[in-house]
Amino acid sequence: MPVILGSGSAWDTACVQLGNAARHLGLDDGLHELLRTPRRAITVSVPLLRDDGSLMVLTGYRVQHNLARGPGKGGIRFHPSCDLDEVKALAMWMTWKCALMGIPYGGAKGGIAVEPALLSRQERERMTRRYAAELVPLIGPEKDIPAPDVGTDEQTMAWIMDTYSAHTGYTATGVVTGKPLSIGGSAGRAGATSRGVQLALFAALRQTGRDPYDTTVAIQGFGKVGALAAQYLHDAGCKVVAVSDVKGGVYNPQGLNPAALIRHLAEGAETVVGFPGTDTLTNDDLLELDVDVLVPAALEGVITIENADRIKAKIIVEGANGPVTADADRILEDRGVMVVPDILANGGGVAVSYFEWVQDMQAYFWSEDEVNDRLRTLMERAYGEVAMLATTQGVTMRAAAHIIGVSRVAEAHQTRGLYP
Ligand SMILES: NC(=O)c1ccc[n+]([C@@H]2O[C@H](COP(=O)([O-])OP(=O)(O)OC[C@H]3O[C@@H](n4cnc5c(N)ncnc54)[C@H](O)[C@@H]3O)[C@@H](O)[C@H]2O)c1
Repeated sequence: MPVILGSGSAWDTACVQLGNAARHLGLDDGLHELLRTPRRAITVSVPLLRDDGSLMVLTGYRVQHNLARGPGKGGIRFHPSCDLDEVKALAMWMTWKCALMGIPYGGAKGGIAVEPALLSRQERERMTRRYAAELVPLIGPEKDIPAPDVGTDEQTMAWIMDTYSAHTGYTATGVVTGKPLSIGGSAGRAGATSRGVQLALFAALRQTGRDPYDTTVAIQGFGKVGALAAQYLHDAGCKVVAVSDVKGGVYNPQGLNPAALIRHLAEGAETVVGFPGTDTLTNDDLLELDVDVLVPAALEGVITIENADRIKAKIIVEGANGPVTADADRILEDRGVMVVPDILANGGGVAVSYFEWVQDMQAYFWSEDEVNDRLRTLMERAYGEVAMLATTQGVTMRAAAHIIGVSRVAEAHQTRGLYP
């Protein structure tokens, strides 16, 4: 059979994954096209007054991919390579992820093409508020609920919440999730994605009969997701031998101490590179390390047709969204590498975002134990459904996850019917 090579872009990968699920489900061409097409995609200009008095005009995006099952949900990314196609792909993945996790949301995503590290805190605040103001007609607790993603954090969410509330004239805590606790954030949200990654990884170890205490892990990306995933996995007995950030990685075959690395960064270090007692390695080297489990937790498209043959990990748990391109996926499948897909593995973030929104809407807050228990229930249910379908249908975990997510959204469309 001829191999059809995709472009390797996030959008291309997302469309291939949808196409495979649509084919498996026997969806007709019209419904397939409806599921592929973003419901709304908006580009906004974000003029920013720099601290030196100059004016810079940035470009921002928000895509609501699908709203059939509920309000849009998805992060906001500040990164120089952010563009409309990337945001469309990330929004589509959110649609399937929410459906797979059993959360009553559609999928959305947003971002600004900018390097936030080059802006002062005041500049970041002005940029965020202007971007949020442009989105006011589109977002809201019942319309579309942003959250943090690459390059954004709790403070970013606080500025968006405040800007939105100033425009509407009342405090609307439910307009964003991933907020600080002082303004309606949820206990357990900060570590939720990483905790979900740990739960998915442990489920995969159980499924493949591996002992966590005899498992080595490499993690690409030491940000909100990667750093706490490293810590939780270390605390649970795995040996985290390598982690990296945009500047490079560190390696110690005896195991790293993630808590010490997190402290090192909190005390002002700009990168994990150079941490005492470690060897330096590149991000490319990290991906190809001889470890049991690889957790990509940085950006999409890092495992491609170029390096998929050289991946030595037996299990890949996708902390990041879209780290494996569609072509690389086929190579990994042929080589018997188990991939726990993004829409399952990092679904803990949106699960606890949903819990945060539920708490905000009820103005009644839960304990961290309650949040973590409910997170575990959702993750284990979703993992079980995916593993069961993968086994019974003889498909990959990725295919199974997409089949479940896409079928639930397709069913919502068919049940609602088409207006007018
Ligand atoms: N934050 C969440 O709750 C959440 C939820 C689900 C999925 N995700 C996904 O997880 C991934 C990471 O998100 P995050 O919130 O941790 O972002 P973050 O900005 O907190 O951290 C990103 C990390 O990746 C590193 N990085 C950036 N560019 C890189 C490159 N070219 N090569 C190697 N490393 C690079 C950064 O230095 C940093 O360590 C993204 O794919 C995001 O969409 C995040």
